[in-house]
Amino acid sequence: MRGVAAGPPTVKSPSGRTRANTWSFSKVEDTKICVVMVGLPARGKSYIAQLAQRYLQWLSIPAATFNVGNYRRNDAPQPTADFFDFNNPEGERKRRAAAEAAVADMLAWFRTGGVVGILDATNSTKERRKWVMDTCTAHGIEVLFVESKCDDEEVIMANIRDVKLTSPDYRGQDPEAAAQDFRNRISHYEKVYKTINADEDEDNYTYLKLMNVGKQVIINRIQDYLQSRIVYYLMNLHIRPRSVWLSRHGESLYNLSGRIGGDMLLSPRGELYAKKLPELVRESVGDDRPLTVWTSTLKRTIATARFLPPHYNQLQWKALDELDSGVCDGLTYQEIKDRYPEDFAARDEDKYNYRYRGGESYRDVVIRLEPIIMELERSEDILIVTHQAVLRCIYAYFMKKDQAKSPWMNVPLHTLIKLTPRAYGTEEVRYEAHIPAVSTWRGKGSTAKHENPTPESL
Ligand SMILES: O=P(O)(O)OC[C@H]1O[C@@](CO)(OP(=O)(O)O)[C@@H](O)[C@@H]1O
Repeated sequence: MRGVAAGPPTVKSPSGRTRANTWSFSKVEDTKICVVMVGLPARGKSYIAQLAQRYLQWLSIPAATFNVGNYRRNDAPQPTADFFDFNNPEGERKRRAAAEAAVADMLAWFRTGGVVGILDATNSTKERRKWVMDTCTAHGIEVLFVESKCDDEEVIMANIRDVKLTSPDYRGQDPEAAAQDFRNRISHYEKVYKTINADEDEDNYTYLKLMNVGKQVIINRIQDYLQSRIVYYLMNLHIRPRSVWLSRHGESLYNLSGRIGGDMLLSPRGELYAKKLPELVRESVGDDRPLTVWTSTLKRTIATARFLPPHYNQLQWKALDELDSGVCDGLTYQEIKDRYPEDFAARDEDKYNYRYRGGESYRDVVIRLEPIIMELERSEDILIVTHQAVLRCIYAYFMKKDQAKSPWMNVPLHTLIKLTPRAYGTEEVRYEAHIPAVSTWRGKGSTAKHENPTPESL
């Protein structure tokens, strides 16, 4: 089955060299939001916080997480469960001090230009939430509570096993004893935990409640654009196991001649890759897992995906088209340097922000990829066949790559990349087709048609 997905409008610059605009969050610098995580231990709060931070940073929105547990560990590195008994005054005092230290650091960070601060803690009582609310409000910071509720025993047990037993709180301890202690800790929290309650005095709070991540959501009093973007992103998350496969198209005729852009077909070696791709995919995905394939609307990606099994759904996205190189489309890097020497230098100076005359910057590409990321988060197994610049941007999202460095990353042709999101980061496996192809990587200042990537670009 094939179709064309509606994409967002392509961002075009007026003629002439311009820096990319900071995007649709034009008033983002004026907004300060504290995202306050709420929920019992082992409900995926840190996972959600980490994803929200990654998403925002990918969009160049200054975001940071303040994990109260890390502050508490300074004072109580490996406490047993009774530390978390709410009748233990010493534990209460230290936990309160840790929360105060985290909030103080967060406020200081907001003063240096921070936009979204994520307070990662249980914030399980109304008193604690009121204190955070009052403190933030007094500093002109909006508060968005994000409560994660989960009654799926399997998910809770997996969280206890995978996350908590690798936590510094239990380092070096017997895993069984650690799991038992952690369960005892959870029961202490259960005694005082109050869900955010709209019927009572928390009705005026802005909040998002997530039930079993992705199954059910409740939203209350979302106030502005940035809040709604965060909420929309979090609503689309799920925790079902899945992977994302990424591949560039097979070597194209322009790749061979060192020309950029265009809409060329594959070279003979590119054709070989297209024929080999189903086998690589089968090796990595297996035979019976359903897979959806996304390509760009350009010939070279469609040709690369055309031998994949017909029962895979295939969808073409305009948003996956290669970075638009405007007036430089179809030129070699040497021709660009000869015709537009200032542009050539400016691009090397700031490759992420440089926008081709009449074309796009990497920053522009990230903006148009946002719906793709949103759809990826909602989906299960997806294979994306796309282009060098687009793949760099998607890879940067999953692997948390620094945006300034990502445009210089080497993404070899004829290689399938498998990314699997895990609780604390994304796992990567690469499958090489062993079909030779030219290198399209280019170092700063170089006009070589084909250059070997340096070790730092890998
Ligand atoms: O940002 P740089 O490093 O120039 O790379 C992007 C370029 O990659 C290329 C190959 O050199 O993409 P593609 O994979 O679609 O062939 C060019 O078409 C595109 O302009």
